[in-house]
Amino acid sequence: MDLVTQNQCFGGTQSVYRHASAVCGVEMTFGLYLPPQARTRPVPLLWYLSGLTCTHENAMVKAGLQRHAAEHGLALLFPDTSPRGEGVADDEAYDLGQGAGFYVNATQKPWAQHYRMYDYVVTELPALLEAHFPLNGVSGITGHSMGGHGALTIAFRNPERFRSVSAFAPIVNPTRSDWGRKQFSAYLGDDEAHWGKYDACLLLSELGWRGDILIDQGAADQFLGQLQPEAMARLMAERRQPGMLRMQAGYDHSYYFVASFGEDHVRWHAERLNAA
Ligand SMILES: N[C@@H](CCC(=O)N[C@@H](CS)C(=O)NCC(=O)O)C(=O)O
Repeated sequence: MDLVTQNQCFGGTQSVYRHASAVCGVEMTFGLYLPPQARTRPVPLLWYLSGLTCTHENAMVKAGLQRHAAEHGLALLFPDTSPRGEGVADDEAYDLGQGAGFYVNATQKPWAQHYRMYDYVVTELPALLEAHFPLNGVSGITGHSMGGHGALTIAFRNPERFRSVSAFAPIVNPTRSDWGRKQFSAYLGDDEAHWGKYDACLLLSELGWRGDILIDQGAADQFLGQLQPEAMARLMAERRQPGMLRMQAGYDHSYYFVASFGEDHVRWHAERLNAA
């Protein structure tokens, strides 16, 4: 693993690392923030999965989460959103291919060779992080948009790995959305029977979630038609699922929205991850 950059930040360190990923078959880059508390003890980790067109860098530089993580003693992880490179399949559309991995394991050509973001996040990265950094093995997960979809689906399927889950403007029902149907058809094939394990609403119906859920959604989000928060709201009400889905008046889909509610999310995860 190579250290690419390292900067002091709110008394901790914001680093960027590059490593050879066996799962994705290419070099992958991630950002890791270690709070000041990590100098004296292992700390919990909050994963942040980013949305369409993002690299590891967008949230790291725009969401302003480090200040809150330093206050609460949480590490932050910012993975990339897809494999990248010249030898990696891509598409000219912004919502397919590089920058748009959708946190699935692709099964279809030409994607299957490298697009294995589900296994990368669930299996490969946790092992790498636990081996190299002062983390105490307790993790929560959040994300924005496509990354909110990743956070919800990965948490629901891996409750033993993630104790807490939240999301900013997540795609909650991708099997019924233009942000989902196109990509699942490309990555997973046209048989929709293989899509459900990557759909937060279908997974919550099937598996439930033992904790509570925090979702913030801008009421002026330009992508509400694709995000469909009403599907998750209906389901949470039907299932009497503990949690909060907050429609935030006036906020759009941008990182100004994420930054505005980042403090709430970090505190919310810290309360659950720091609990004995
Ligand atoms: N660029 C796309 C939208 C992509 C987009 O809004 N991406 C969000 C996540 S879904 C994002 O975080 N973009 C990067 C940024 O704002 O830094 C479009 O023109 O329709």
